Amino acid sequence: MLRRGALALLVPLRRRSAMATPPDRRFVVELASSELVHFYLSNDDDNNHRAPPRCFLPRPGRCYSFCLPAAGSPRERVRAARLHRLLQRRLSQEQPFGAGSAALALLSYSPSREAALERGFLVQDERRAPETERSLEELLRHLLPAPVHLAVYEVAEGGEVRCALWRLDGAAQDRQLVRRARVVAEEEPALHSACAHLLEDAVFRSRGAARRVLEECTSLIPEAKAVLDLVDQCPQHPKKGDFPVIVIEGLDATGKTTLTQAVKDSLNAVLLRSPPPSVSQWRKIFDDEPTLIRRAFYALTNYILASEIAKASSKSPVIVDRYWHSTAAYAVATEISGKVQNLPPLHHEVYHWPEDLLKPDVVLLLTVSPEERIRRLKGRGMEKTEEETELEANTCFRQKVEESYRRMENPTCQPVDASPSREEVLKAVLHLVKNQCHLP
Ligand SMILES: Nc1ncnc2c1ncn2[C@@H]1O[C@H](COP(=O)(O)OP(=O)(O)O)[C@@H](O)[C@H]1O
Ligand SMILES: Nc1ccn([C@@H]2O[C@H](COP(=O)(O)OP(=O)(O)O)[C@@H](O)[C@H]2O)c(=O)n1
Repeated sequence: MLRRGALALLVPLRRRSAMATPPDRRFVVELASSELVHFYLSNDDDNNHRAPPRCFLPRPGRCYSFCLPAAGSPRERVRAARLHRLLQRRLSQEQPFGAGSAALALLSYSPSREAALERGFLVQDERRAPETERSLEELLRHLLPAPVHLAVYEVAEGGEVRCALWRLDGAAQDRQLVRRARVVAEEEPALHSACAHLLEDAVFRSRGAARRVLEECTSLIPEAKAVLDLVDQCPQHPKKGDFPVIVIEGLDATGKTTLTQAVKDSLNAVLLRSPPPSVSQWRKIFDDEPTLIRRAFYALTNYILASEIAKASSKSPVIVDRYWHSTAAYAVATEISGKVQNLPPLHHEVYHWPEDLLKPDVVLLLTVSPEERIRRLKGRGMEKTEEETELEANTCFRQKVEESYRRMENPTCQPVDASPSREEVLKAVLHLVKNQCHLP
């Protein structure tokens, strides 16, 4: 079973080299508590006395880890992301390792240089069953390009964590020991290891950047072509009309639908939503894809929405249910594991509005307490998306989305307390809008 927060481990997989993990490779795994554990593999002859990492291995269990090769070009990144997704599914849905085993995603990074981030998995086997290792090897030989590096971890006498790094070649059963190492704790880097890669992998800050990702998907996902066709019909730099454009943001069930409808009626405005109806038929398909593809889709839908905003705002005020800030905030929160403290710092580029996207006049962020939000979610009784179920289950994730919204700049998201009655929230919002926009 693949579950957030299980214990398990990883080792990087290098495509061409038979060499061991470079000494500056570091690993980070997220535990059930949302704590991140950082560690590295220390050569046996290193004379350091660092402690083993916390909560690493169940006793008398065993852990395994592996990584996918790092990808460079958009084409390689699309393929690697889909392969990662496939592995994730196989590890979670098919439960190849039986009861007592669990897996979770793990990152491998280098603190000293801008080496590519490698994504992998940690698999924990509480039972130390020989079938676990056999099934895992089979899966890796089948799905990953050879040679694959597989790390096997055990607790040695005295509480040390030992790792044996194996190289699996193409042929079945062919496996060579690359090295043995001690597993030691590493300090947390100042910036989360995924921060440096957010702009390539999840937060696309131009139409071109998102477009390049979907272009590489057209042979794999036919709907990607349909989305690109729609985007290409939109002007490159649509101009906002003279009427105000007001965006409402917030977590699911904070009252966006209710409020935007009421503002529409009060101001005689046009109500638009992101993603717009012209693409929402493909949403389920892209929601099922890995982050890279899913976020590129949502990024592009904002450009389609922008051309609708441009047209509508020449005739009347426009109220918009979600826009760019949702795309960026959810992308950052999903990519950055662990707690809210791990988010990219204030003023990081991920919080900047894309230069080529039509800007609204005002962006309001609806906030309600977690308890009230869950009450509203239950009251609505609608089926929740996988992401929203995760939000509910994972307070950290919810905090990361909301804090990312709060860090957005130019335009900022102005928080509005949406806990009072519908009428009071509407009144507060109309007051803000009238103060900040010229209404005819
Ligand atoms: N100010 C409010 N007070 C109480 N309930 C509200 C308020 N605003 C919205 N709701 C209710 O909360 C639920 C979620 O609201 P909705 O507008 O659908 O949120 P969103 O569009 O942000 O997901 C709905 O059942 C709605 O009737
Ligand atoms: N502009 C947008 C709109 C939605 N989204 C994604 O869509 C999800 C929320 O959409 P939704 O339709 O469930 O939102 P509600 O309006 O129902 O609250 C978020 O989890 C985001 O992943 C986005 O990335 N960018």
